[in-house]
Amino acid sequence: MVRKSISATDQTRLRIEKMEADREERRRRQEAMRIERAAEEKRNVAQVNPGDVDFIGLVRQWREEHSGLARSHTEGSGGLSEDKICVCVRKRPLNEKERKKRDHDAVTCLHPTATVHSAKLRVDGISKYLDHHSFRFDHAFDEETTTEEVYRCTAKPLVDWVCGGRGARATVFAYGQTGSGKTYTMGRIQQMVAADNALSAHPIFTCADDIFETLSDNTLFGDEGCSLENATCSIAIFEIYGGRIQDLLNNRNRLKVLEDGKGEVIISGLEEFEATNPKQFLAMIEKGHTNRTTHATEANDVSSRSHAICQILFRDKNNGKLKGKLSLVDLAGSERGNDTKSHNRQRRTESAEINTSLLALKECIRAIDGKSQHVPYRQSKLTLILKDCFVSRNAKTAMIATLSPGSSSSDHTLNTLRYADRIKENVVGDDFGKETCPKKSPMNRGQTNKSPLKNVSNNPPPTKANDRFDEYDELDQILDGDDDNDGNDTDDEAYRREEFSETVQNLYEEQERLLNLHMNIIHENAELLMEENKLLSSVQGDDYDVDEYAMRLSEIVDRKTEMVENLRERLLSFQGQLKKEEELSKKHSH
Ligand SMILES: Nc1ncnc2c1ncn2[C@@H]1O[C@H](COP(=O)(O)OP(=O)(O)OP(=O)(O)O)[C@@H](O)[C@H]1O
Repeated sequence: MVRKSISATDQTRLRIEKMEADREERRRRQEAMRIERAAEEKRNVAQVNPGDVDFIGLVRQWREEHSGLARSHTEGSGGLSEDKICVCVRKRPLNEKERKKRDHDAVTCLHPTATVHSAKLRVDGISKYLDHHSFRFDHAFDEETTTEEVYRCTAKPLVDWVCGGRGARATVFAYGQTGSGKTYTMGRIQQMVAADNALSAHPIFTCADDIFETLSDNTLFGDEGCSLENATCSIAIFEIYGGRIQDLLNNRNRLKVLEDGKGEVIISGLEEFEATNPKQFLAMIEKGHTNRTTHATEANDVSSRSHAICQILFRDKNNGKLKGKLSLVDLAGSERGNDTKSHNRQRRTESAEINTSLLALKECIRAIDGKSQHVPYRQSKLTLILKDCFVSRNAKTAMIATLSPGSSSSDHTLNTLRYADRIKENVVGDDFGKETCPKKSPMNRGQTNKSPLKNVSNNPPPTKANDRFDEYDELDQILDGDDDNDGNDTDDEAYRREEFSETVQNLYEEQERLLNLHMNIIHENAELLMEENKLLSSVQGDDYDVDEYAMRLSEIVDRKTEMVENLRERLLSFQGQLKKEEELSKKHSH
């Protein structure tokens, strides 16, 4: 057979035809992908998750691959019955604001693991991939978990513990970013009353019912335990805000925290109100939450700027001795510690204080294991008030870290997870969480997994680990106010931060002294004014002693001069402190 040779012209023509066919095929594939993407986007919107369709797809694929790892909350549930501390996370659903911003859901809770999926772009600016950061806790509650379930695993064992009497103490903390659901989980009644059906699902409500149910059964804990026959149940609610402690059930009266000679912490002036049934209990809680200091932020219309502490105290009916105490602590938004460079002094100082207290809280909870010689509870008012929760052998603690699911909150969510992770890593005993933290789990504590699940462009997947979170101790920087996140926190900067925090504490103390003095002077002045009035009336009568009048008036004028001088001196000292804070904050921002 004669092979017909193909001419150079034909070869070129064939190559062109092949290229055209390939191009056509590529176009066809791209068009099919575009249509599929649009349809997927439509489906995502229908499922109220309208963010970046590629990232949503990557997250979905990851979930499908890992869904088998989720366990039931009844398996290895926390360990609060035997252990001193239980650390959990709770993710809330995406909300309307996040959907409007086209934020996608970037957090997965597969009990006991919580994972943040950070959306990344390769240097080519087209290829998308995810970094997965996984952490294991005693419980990881997803957005579908009911509040009853959260309550059952966290606060319920503590209610039983304190009702057991013998001076038992327990504390439940809600920690997390503004708008992540702390108050929802811990008891913001003012929001809950608006949604009737939510009332029964709220932990505080469950807690109220539960407490009285528990108390009404006097067979539960024997003679030493609390029952309605031998114990009273009273409530005190206060907040720590801007260096002040304010009684939320008593006209926001200012309170003082003192440590007596025996090391007992006393909140002087705090009113306790007795409740004899759940209704009274709830009415007080509602009042306390209505009085709390809040303001609107982008993430939350009613963001809490304070740490709110609700104490439920069980006292012996005969002698008033404390049989048990449960503290429910709704902490201020953790990211608020980032505002130390704000132009607004109030924001700045508020931020420095939140910072100091959250760092102190972390250190104190880490010291709960009892092996630590030093519990730094004096570092902040919050930790001083909660001293017995850290130092008492008879105390248990639950921490619920709340998570916003939106991808735009990923950095804050990671900080929250790292904070919670740090708390647990030190305090668990050898046996703790054996069930919940299997050693061979494919997702180990705090693990970062950078493998791309799907490369949505056709570029090769990234191979180089570039996750800056692994490279430095981000948490402390964020909490300490290093909001540029560059990871280069120098000793100098740490020193400056400490200096700023100290200045703010001094400012608050100076302010406290000035306000106290001012208040005392107003009271004394009012009394002197009444006396002057009487003196003047008597000197205008028929029978008067001018010498006595002049002598007393001279004493009054001297006293008033002394008071004004004292006040001026205090005021100057306070103004000096204000100046110092201002100068320091300017130095920091340069
Ligand atoms: N698990 C949840 N399920 C449904 N909605 C939730 C959940 N958690 C929080 N939310 C809603 O999210 C919003 C913010 O919650 P919340 O006020 O509790 O946040 P927060 O963390 O206390 O914020 P802040 O620190 O600013 O006070 C509220 O509207 C709340 O109802």
